[in-house]
Parts: sequence; structure tokens; C-alpha cells
Amino acid sequence: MALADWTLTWAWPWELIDIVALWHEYRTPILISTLTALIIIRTILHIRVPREKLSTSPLEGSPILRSVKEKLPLDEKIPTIKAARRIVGGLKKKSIEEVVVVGDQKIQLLVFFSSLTTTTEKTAKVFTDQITNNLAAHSTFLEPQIFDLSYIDYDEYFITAPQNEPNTSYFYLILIPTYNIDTILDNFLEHLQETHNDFRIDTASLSSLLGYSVFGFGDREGWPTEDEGFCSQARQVDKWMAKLTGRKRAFPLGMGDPKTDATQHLAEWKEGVEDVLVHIAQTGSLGEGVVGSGDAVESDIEDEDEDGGEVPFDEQNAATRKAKVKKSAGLNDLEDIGGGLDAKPAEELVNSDKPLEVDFTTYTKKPKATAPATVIKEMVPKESPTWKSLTKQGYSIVGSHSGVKICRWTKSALRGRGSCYKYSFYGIASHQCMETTPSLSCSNKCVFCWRHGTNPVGTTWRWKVDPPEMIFDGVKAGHYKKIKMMRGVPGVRAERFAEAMRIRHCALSLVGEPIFYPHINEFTAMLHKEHISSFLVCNAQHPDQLAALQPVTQLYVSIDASNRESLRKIDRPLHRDFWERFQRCLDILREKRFQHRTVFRLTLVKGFNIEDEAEGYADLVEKGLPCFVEVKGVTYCGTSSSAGAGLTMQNVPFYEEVCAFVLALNEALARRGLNYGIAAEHAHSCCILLASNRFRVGPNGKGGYEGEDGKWHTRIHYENFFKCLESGQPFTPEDYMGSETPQWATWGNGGFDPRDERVYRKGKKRKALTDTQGEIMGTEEAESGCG
Ligand SMILES: Cc1cc2nc3c(=O)[nH]c(=O)nc-3n(C[C@H](O)[C@H](O)[C@H](O)COP(=O)(O)O)c2cc1C
Ligand code: SF4
Repeated sequence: MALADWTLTWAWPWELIDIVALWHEYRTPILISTLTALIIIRTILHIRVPREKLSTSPLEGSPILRSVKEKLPLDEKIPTIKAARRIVGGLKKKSIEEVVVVGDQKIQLLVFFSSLTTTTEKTAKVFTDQITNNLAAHSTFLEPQIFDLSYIDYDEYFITAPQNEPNTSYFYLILIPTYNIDTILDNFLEHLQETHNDFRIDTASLSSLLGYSVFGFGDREGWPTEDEGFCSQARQVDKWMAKLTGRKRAFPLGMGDPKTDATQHLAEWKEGVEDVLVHIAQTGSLGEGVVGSGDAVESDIEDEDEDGGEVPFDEQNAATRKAKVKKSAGLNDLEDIGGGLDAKPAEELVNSDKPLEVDFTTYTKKPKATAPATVIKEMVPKESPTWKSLTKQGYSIVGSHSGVKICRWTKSALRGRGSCYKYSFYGIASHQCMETTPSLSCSNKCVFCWRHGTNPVGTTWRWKVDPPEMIFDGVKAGHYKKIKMMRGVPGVRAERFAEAMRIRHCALSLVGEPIFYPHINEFTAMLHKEHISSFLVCNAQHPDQLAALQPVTQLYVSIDASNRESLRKIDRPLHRDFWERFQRCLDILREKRFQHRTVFRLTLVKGFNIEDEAEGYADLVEKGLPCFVEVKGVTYCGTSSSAGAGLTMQNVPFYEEVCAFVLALNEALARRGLNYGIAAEHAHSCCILLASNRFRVGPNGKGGYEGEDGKWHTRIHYENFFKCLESGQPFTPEDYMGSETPQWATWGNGGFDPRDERVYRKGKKRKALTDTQGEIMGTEEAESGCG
């Protein structure tokens, strides 16, 4: 049909013609009033509803972005910070106006790890290298540092954040495995808990940290779910850190199993952590922390909304929180994080840790009755890596907390190649000496200890206790078994081998703290009953046990430093009142000096406790008035543990340096009017003995002689000791003073028994041991500890 025809056949309705006419007549006032109404509505809306921000990224070309880009070589990441994708709800990003680029402030990343079988150690090192490379070009970040939790002093890092560097803020990353047996991690957790609950300090004493995040390693084969303990210690550390930092969990806890998914989950966690670090570099802070996580009385319930979901990072009010959590995207983000999180829905994750929830609230609201029953653990269970490591090192573990090991001097004496300094000084035949400890645990983490940082430590005995009879029989059996194994070794002398089948001495030292064992007096009584002498070394941290100790043949206290600061650095004691404990032990030793032979054992470590400390040690001798002062250069065990503690061969003093120190100490004692002299030496072990004049015998045959022509009687009359004990009457060290110290053992004569054959390692006649340090140290057999 043509257009004209269509027009002709169609007619406008009359109503429409009226409206058009009206519009023509009134269009101006209609337009003006509509426009006015729209302006009013727009103004009202603008005032009442804040405009939604479309993007958190600064505009291209803005001064903020330029400034950040100048500082950040990671600038390609800036527009795509993915923290919000991974963290439940993500960081609360600041608006452009709020962003403050950190001025001169530096960020120091500290990576802490703990490891028993080295998986976490190796992973943490690679992780730190990677993160170091990624942050290297960014001037805000100082080079990340890595620390083994077995070696650091918790007080330095986990009471308050370090404050030694000006304009530096700290960020902690903690990578740890989980062990359901007793390990150093129990102490770490105990420390975090104690710090949080210590009324003297702020409950959030680490709040000056920029942030922290934790990654846990576990084993899903043995601990398939979190309820069953998967990564339980990492989860606990994460929670205590949340409390201590006042809600500064910068990135969610990551978890992984090295056998399956740890690599992937750790990579994701690392990426997330790096994003957060960039955010901090831009803004100077984390944004909001997890709601409630820093509350002293919080429980997981406060982290949940009614649906059991995790609280989003950036939400403040409960109503919007609920709505957000329901978003499937939020949950997917959480699942993206990995670390075992993908194995469970978010609600289960939060709910799964019910027993922990009780742990974390029993200090306040929740009744103790609901707490899970405490299981008393074994100190060194058979299936533990510590057990494996100790047995590999040649220890026989007896029961669950005692050990025995045949010492290299025992082997050497069996072959007629020299005995240890205890023979030269006190007449102990090394091949008849058993070295043992009824407690592999102790309350220090001395830098020179050979315990490889894996043995349990504790301030109190919290383990299953084995009966003394069982330990006594077990250690003797273990010792004899090892002696018998020497039967076929070339060079073993028949008569010494026969003598060795009768233990005559027991050195309660080795490693650990013997007086920690609750039945130590029963144990020493068993030794004495079989006429086995007892040399007991303790670490001066347990005054009550020391005071209660029954007589032993010779009682040692390790004096590893002359002042509080030095002692803290070298012994890294767990007790906060370590110096007061140390002082009390000296007072107790002073009282005991007329009952036992008392000895100060000084272990010299160059760079730690030698320089300028002779006067300080002389003050300590004046306080404790020991019968003897043994000064020994540290031996270097060349293990990763010593390296971890910052020890190298440079810390091992030359014998000449030990001699110089002893001369200085001797003079300092003389200046105080104390009657001591240098009695004997054993250059082979880098060891020198100062003795009280009580053991210098004059022409009248009595001790206490002050003349230089007196004879030292440092040796022990063992049979008299047992007679004294069995008499039931009080006795003094003089009552079992032995024969004259042999000439070859006295000061200036080296201390090597001329009847023994001097053998140099690897068949080479090297320079005499007194002349070189290398001969004494650095062998696979050289060890250091309490022994
Ligand atoms: C004796 C023992 C106990 C363990 N207890 C747990 C546990 O309770 N929960 C867990 O998730 N993993 C547990 N594991 C697995 C370790 O945490 C896991 O193997 C970890 O990767 C070891 O790290 P490391 O080599 O750094 O010590 C245990 C392993 C051993 C040998
Ligand atoms: S050297 Fe002795 S006191 Fe020090 S950590 Fe080792 S076992 Fe403990």
C-alpha cells in the first residue's frame, strides 16, 4: 500500500489532539517544575547516600600513583592488588584521599620457622629467598631476615616488637609444622599465651607490628582433618598472634601438607602476603583487622555470623556482614587461599576447632570443666624425630626422658690413647665412666649446646615421669652394650676392656638438666649404693631443686657468663627471672661448699663471654666460693644448630686465649683476697683448673696451705667418699680429698698422662694440641653441652 493511501485512511483520535494542544499551551511551566523537582531529589539523595567508590586504584597520573610507582618496581601489581580476592572480604582499601605513602618508614620482614625434620626449615629458606628477590628493588623494604624459633630469645621478638631500628616497622611471617609430641613449639605457644595473660604487660603487646601471617605444615595421612589435629599448632599460633597484635592478621592462615599440596598453597599464600605488603607500603597500615580476633575474651564464635561464616575483613556492622558472607564469591575466595582450606567449606573451618576455642577462653568466661583433659606427654617418645636424631647421634634413649652415650674419651681410654681432663684433675678413669642424664630436657637453649635445637625445653617438668630404678638399670645396660661393641675395635687394650665392664663413675651431664628429674636424689642414691661416684652438672636455673639435692661426689654449676645481659645472650634461658635464679643458685652453692665438692664450670665462647669479663667472674666466685673453678674453651660441634645459634669456629678460643683468661681471673681473685690458685691443666681438652687453697697441702700434710710450695690435691678419694656417705654423719669435701695431683697434670705441664700414647688424627703428626685450635675442635666427635 502506498504512503499517501495510508495517510488518508488513518485519522488522529480527538483525545490525542487535546493532549497535544495542552502540551503546546503549558510546556514551559511543566518543564521548569519537572526540572526543579529532579534537582531537589538529586540533592537529597546526594546528601543522604554516600557515593559508591568505583575503584580503589588511584587515577592514572595522580600524584599518589606516581609516587607509589616511583617507589615500587612492582608497579604492575598496583592496580591489581588481589588481597581482596583472597582474604574473606579482603582488606578494607582506603579511598584515594586516605592513601598515605609511607615516608622514610622502612618495613622489616621477619620470617620465623621451626623444624624438627628440616622440611619446614628448607621450605622457609627458599620462601625467604623468593620474597627477598621480589621485594629487593623496593626501597621501603629492608632485606627480610629469617629466624629459627629454636634459637631466638622469645623475649626479643614475642613480647614487644623489636625497637632497635629507628623508622622501622616490623611484619612477621611464621612458618611452622605441627607435632602432637612435646617440642619447642609447645614452649613457643606457652610463651605467647603467657605474654598475652601477663598482667604486667599489655594484652596486645605486639600491636606495634604492621601485621603477621602464619603458614602451617602438617600431615593429612596421620591427621586428615583439623578436628583430628591437622596443623593444630599453626592454628593456635595464629590465634595467639591475633590477640597479641590486636587484630593484625594480615593474611589468613595458610596450611598445607608437604606430601601433597603444600607447594601450591604456600605459593598462593606468598602471593597474597606480597600483595598485602605492597598495600602496607602504599598506605602505611593493614586496614581493618579481623573483627574480634584481638579480644582477650573472644572465642571463634565472635568470628562467625549467624550462618557460621567467617567475618569479612572490611565489614564493621553485623547486618551487612551477614549479607556479604552469604555471597558465594566470598566463599570461593576463601577456598582459593588453599592451605587445606579447599578441603572444607568456610563454616566448617571456623567451627572445626572447638577444643581450641575452649583453650582460648578459659582465662575468662568459660568454666575449666569444659576444657579437654590434659594428656601427659612423653618427653622423647619413640616415634619422635628427636628420638631418631638422638639415636643417630649415638645416644641410647632409656624410657622416655633419659639418655646414655659413650663419650669419645671412654673410647680413647679403652685404646690407651688418653683420658679426659677429669682423669688428670680428679682421677676419674674415662673407660670406667658412664655419661648419662635422667632429663634430656632443660630450661636453657645455650648457644654452644649440642642438642641440635630439637630437644624439648621447659621451665617445669610437664612430662611423664619414669621410675629411677628403670632409668638406673636402663642406662647401665645401654652403657655396657656400647662398651661391648668396642670389643673388636683395633687397639682396645684387654685390661682396660675388662675394667670398663665395671662402671665406677657417673657424669650426670651430657645434655639436659639432671636436677630437673623429680627423683634425682633416689637416682644418685642408687649410684652411690653401687659405689659409683657422681659428678652432677646443673645450669643454675633451679634453685629449689639445687637446695634439696643430697650430697653428690662433685657438684657443678655452669657459669656461662658474668653478667645478666651476657648470660641472656649465651644461655638463652626460658625463665624470665633467670638472673635471680642464677644468683640464688650461687648462694646455695656457697652454703653447700662444706658438704660437697663444689665447682664452677666456665665455658668460654669468644665474642660472647670472655672479653673484659674476668672481673665479673671473680665477683661471682667471691659470691659462691666454689672449691674449684674449671675453665674450658667451647668445643665446636660444626652442626647446623651451632650455625643457627650464630656460632662459628671464630667463637672457639685458642688455648693460649683460655690461658690468658685464667691468668687474668687468678689475679682478679687475688685482688679480692680470695685464696685460689691455678692447680692443673688439660690442654688436650682446652681446660684449666683453679682450686681453692683448701686443696693445697702444706708440709704439715694439711690443706689450706697458702705457700707456693704447697702441693695441689685436686684428686678424689672415692672410697672415703662412700665411707663418709655410709657413716650417716655430716662430712666435708676435705674428708675425701685424694692424693696429690700428678706432676704431669699440674699447671704448666700440659696434662697428658705420659703412660698413654699420643695419637694425631688421620695418622698425621700435627702440631701439638696446645698450639692449635683446629686439633681440638671441629671433629665429628667434638661436642659441647653440659658434659
Ligand atoms: C611425631 C610426629 C607428630 C606429628 N604430629 C602432627 C600433628 O599433630 N598434626 C599434623 O598436622 N602433623 C603432624 N605431624 C606431621 C608434621 O607436622 C609434618 O611432617 C611436617 O611437615 C614436619 O615438618 P619438619 O620437617 O619441618 O619438622 C607429625 C609428625 C611427626 C613425626
Ligand atoms: S648446654 Fe646444658 S644447660 Fe645449656 S642448653 Fe645444653 S643441656 Fe641445657
